Order: sequence, then C-alpha cells, then structure tokens
Amino acid sequence: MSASDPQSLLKNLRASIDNIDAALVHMLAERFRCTQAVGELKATHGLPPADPGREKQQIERLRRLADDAQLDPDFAEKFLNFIIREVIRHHEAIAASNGNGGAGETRKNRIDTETSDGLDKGPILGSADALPTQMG
Ligand SMILES: C=C(O[C@@H]1C=C(C(=O)O)C=C[C@H]1O)C(=O)O
Repeated sequence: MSASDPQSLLKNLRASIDNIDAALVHMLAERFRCTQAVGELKATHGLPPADPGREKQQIERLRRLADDAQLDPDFAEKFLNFIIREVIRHHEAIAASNGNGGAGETRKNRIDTETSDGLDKGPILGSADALPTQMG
C-alpha cells in the first residue's frame, strides 16, 4: 500500500481531523473555564447573565475572521451563538444558586444603579423567568 492510495489518504486525513477535534475540545474547555469565572463575577456583583452589546461585537468580529479564513460567516455566527446560549444558561444557574433570582436578593446583590441625577435606573439583573434546568 502506497501513501497515495485512497485508504492511506483517508487514514491520514482522519488523523488530522482527530487532532483538530481534540484541539477544539481543549479550547472549548478553556473558554468555558473563563466564562464560568465571568459568571461568578457577574453573580457576585449583581450583573445580568447576558450582555447583548458584547455579543454583537463578538459576532461582527467573528464574521470578519471567518470571511478572511474562507469559512462561511453564517456558520461562524451560528456556532458562536450556540456556545453563548450555553454560557448564558450557566450564568443564570450561577446567579440562581447565589440567590440572585428573587426580588430581595436582587436588591441586595446588584451593583449601584443610581445615576448622577439621583434617579435609580432600577435592578439590572436579568429576569428569573428563564431559570436553567442544569448546570455545566
Ligand atoms: C462571557 C460573558 O457573558 C455572556 C457570554 C458571552 C460569551 O460566551 O462570549 C458573551 C457575552 C455575554 O452574553 C461576558 O459578558 O463576557
């Protein structure tokens, strides 16, 4: 069997795919380790689990990177949204386990929302309606 026969080529390509999949798992694990810490920070300071402004920037950036790398930007966006949804679910679970779901706790744990004109913008925590069913 030579290195250019179909079975050898397939075997070589699959070895690379396995390496890439392993790298993806390690990168995702590292990303979730960071987002877990962000979730704990947010829960401690009464910040909402999701940040749509930050997500918009990330999606715009990732779409540009995907385009440059000849990857479908729509796929890149869907992939990032899939991950972010899971992260927000974790953040909601952390907030709930910190007791940030109820109105009383919301007031106690939130960051200062009073504006310079003395008006209070009100609680900034996310809604407790969509509590997660599972923590990762
Ligand atoms: C990690 C954060 O929390 C959420 C998850 C994000 C992510 O997974 O990249 C981005 C924004 C937030 O909706 C954050 O605010 O940075």
